[in-house]
Amino acid sequence: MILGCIADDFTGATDLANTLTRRGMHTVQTIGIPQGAAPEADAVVVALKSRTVPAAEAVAQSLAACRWLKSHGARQIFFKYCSTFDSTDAGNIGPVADALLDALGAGFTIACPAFPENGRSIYLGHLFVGGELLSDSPMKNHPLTPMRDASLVRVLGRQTPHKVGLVPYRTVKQGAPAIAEAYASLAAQGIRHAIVDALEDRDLEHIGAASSALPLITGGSGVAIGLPQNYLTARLIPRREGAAALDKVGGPGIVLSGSCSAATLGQVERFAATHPARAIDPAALAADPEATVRDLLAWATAALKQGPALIYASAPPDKVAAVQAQFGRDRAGAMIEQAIARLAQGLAADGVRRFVIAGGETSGAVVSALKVEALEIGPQIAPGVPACLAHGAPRYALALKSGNFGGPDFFGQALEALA
Ligand SMILES: Nc1ncnc2c1ncn2[C@@H]1O[C@H](COP(=O)(O)OP(=O)(O)O)[C@@H](O)[C@H]1O
Ligand SMILES: O=C(O)[C@@H](O)C(=O)COP(=O)(O)O
Repeated sequence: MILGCIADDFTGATDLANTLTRRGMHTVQTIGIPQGAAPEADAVVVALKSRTVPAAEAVAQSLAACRWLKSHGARQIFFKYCSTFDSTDAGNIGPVADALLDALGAGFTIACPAFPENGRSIYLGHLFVGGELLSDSPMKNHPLTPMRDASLVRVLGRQTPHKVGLVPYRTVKQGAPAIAEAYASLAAQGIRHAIVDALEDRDLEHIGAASSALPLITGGSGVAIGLPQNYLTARLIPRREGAAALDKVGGPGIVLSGSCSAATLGQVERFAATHPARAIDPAALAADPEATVRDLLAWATAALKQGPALIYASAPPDKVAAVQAQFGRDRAGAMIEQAIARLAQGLAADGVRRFVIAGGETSGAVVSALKVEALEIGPQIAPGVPACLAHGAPRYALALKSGNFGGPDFFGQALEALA
């Protein structure tokens, strides 16, 4: 292993693994720290569910993953978080990045969540989603991590006691040597984290080249596009093709959605117009979780005899706010995640092997419940979302979709890609 990655959620992990695979690194995603032998791969992405847990827990899990990756040969560590910088003032991006820097004996890193292909760009430290500032985008209403400040220098500044600086676009556009010089100059001023502007993939390639000597890189999957070339140039990895086709998995396919992101809401509406679909009622779930899950399972078992089906908790911001007011934000989120995870277990026991899961936290709950240990990364279904095949038995085919990724027909496309 050359590159060791720590991802703060499961969809984010497959997003990063997809980028590295497409750029010619053989990449395996593990669900948590592997218990057995390390996978044979150029890059290993350890998927954690640490984005919204208390900061101290996120730090402990990330440090354990870092120790494991280093002890299995990783020369560089990549901390992957969301391209919309999903976090709260309590963390977890700042605390985890600080702890990883300390563990690696390093004093400087970058923070670059840009992902131009999916509309995330950074200019003068401000994160844009499509044509809007992050704080004006639908991310302002995220159920767990509402993002209401687009200045990443400020947002990260609230999560770390250390100085946060900026590598502005006028430097980035000059290319790798100028960017590397900016890193050195910021580090000499005692700045520990630098937000790096990026508008397009070419910028990310320059940033990747400038970051070859950093022990720790932090960001979205976009900033990883420039890294494989560093390892190729240093002859640390062989030249490889992108993703190979995965073994096909037959049988019924289900979509389970716990994401309330704008893209998912459109995908739910589109799929439900032409397929059997059933909403999860949070009030019924709170009143009697056993009976609610049982009813949903019975419905799904019948529906799947006719073809693919959808079960979703996804709801627009006003409905999510009402549910949170009644049950509390974290309790509502956990209750719905657990229900979807138990549905997945029940469906798997009934022979379902193809799962399309919408939502990062939701994917974490489902993949853990299915006791998946590692994922092979296949061809891309939509930018940031690859087809995946679980190692071991049973061989589940999975698409783990970040809330904001995929076009309106994503669910149908994903079921087909996994079939
Ligand atoms: N109707 C709802 N009301 C309140 N919370 C919900 C509802 N539906 C889903 N959730 C919760 O919202 C969170 C969505 O997060 P996640 O799965 O990461 O999606 P995304 O990828 O869009 O961020 C989960 O914790 C989920 O359980
Ligand atoms: O970087 C991204 O946007 C994604 O890879 C990601 O982290 C997904 O998070 P969710 O939107 O919570 O699925």
